[in-house]
Amino acid sequence: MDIKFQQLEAFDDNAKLQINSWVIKHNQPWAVFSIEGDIAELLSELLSKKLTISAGTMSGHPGKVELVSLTQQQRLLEEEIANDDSEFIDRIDAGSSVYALIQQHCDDHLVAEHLIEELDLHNLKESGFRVLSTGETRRVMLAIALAAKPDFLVLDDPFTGLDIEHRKTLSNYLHKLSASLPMLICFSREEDHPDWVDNIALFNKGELSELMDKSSWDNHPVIKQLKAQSSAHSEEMLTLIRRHQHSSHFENPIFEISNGKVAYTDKTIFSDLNWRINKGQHWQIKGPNGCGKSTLLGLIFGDHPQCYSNDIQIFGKQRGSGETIWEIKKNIGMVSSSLHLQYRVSCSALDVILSGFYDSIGLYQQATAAEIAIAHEWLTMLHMSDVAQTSFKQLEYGQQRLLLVARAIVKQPTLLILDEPYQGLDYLGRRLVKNALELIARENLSQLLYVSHYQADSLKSIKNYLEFVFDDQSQGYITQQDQGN
Ligand SMILES: Nc1ncnc2c1ncn2[C@@H]1O[C@H](COP(=O)(O)OP(=O)(O)OP(=O)(O)O)[C@@H](O)[C@H]1O
Repeated sequence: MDIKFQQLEAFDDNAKLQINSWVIKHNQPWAVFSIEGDIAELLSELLSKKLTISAGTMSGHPGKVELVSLTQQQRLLEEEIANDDSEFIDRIDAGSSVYALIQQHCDDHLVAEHLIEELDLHNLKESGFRVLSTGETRRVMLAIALAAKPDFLVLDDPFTGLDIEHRKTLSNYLHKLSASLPMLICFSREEDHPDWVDNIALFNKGELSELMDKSSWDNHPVIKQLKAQSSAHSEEMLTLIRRHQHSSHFENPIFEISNGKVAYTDKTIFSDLNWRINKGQHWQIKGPNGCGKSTLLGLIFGDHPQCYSNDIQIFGKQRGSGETIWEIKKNIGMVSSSLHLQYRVSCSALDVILSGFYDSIGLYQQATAAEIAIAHEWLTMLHMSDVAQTSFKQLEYGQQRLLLVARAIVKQPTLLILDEPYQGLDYLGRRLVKNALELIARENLSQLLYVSHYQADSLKSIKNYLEFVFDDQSQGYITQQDQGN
């Protein structure tokens, strides 16, 4: 049955949605772009009749609506952490197994097996949800949503975090599914938008501004405007960074790992890793989902348990030679999904940025007047001054991520570690951060260690690549290096 919106205005406690006129036909998937603001959750709530309608109408019955989003993913991970049984089982609790989670939503064994095959989860069936990599987690979230046999699917950036191969196979799978399952797919990247979705709805701050087909969208002036707008903002960001620059000096190497290896009881992730980062070098780390990119960054940052069983030198010190974790962390700024997950405190947006000066999760020290002034400048630049005192937990996932990027950059660390930094950012936010990173790298304001699965995210100033490739002999990953400078 078609769903029709006419002159609709709907709201919840935090946001408002306005749709003048829109018809969603049963077998017609839609791509949804939002220039500013998260739209997927709002649309899903509207379709599930959870928003208050203050004007206009919505006709038709979407039935059971399932949403797959980074916010949902964060919620499930938080639930899994809340159920942590480490104290009782005397080992780290990896959380519910992938298979158990899918089964919880599905009484049909065959459907569960089918989803596991289609979403390439076979080798992860028994893995605990909490230890999965980002891309693995995203595929499991989709499997859980489909296991519930929805009548309508809302997907928020379903390809983000997936490697190139998995993006392709997921696109084919969704294409097949779209013949029988109505779906709205929200994108923050034009390059993710597959050819088989020909209908586009463009939103801005919760208001539907235009409906069009793919060819009109490809030449739409909004894309050009956004690019120009974000470049101007990034210049502002760089001026701010330059103004508060300070420098710390280290001899080579900044970081070195010899014969690096990470293994768990059931598998080796990578081995034979010999890698050195010299002063002034920026690196991009590449490889498929689950190859160990975040694990390696965890070894550098010092929060991976196997960082002491590896031969690591960092900032001139041998790891394990009596240095404190704080001595290391004060020279590193980090953005990653695991940090985002750890940031579960309810401090204000302003305090999140300030916490970057103290490397803390939440703020427990009195910040100086100068630090507070810098943090306010960041909020202004991110257009978030009006939420300065809002609790981090109440903000949209994308706004949270922008704050974490600012938190990492604010103290101008020697090493800036960016593990898929754009996840959850809207179009404008992503371009803003990308341009700023490009400028930081070009001017050597920090050394970048950068992970992204998208070719379009490549930074011109990064000339060094560490790539993980699967090795049949060890049944784990080894690395190749391509050094431009
Ligand atoms: N405690 C653990 N026990 C078993 N396997 C684990 C554990 N912790 C992590 N893993 C596995 O280690 C692998 C590497 O994870 P990592 O997050 O480093 O991958 P990644 O390269 O960053 O992937 P992605 O591109 O999806 O972000 C994953 O397959 C993950 O399931």
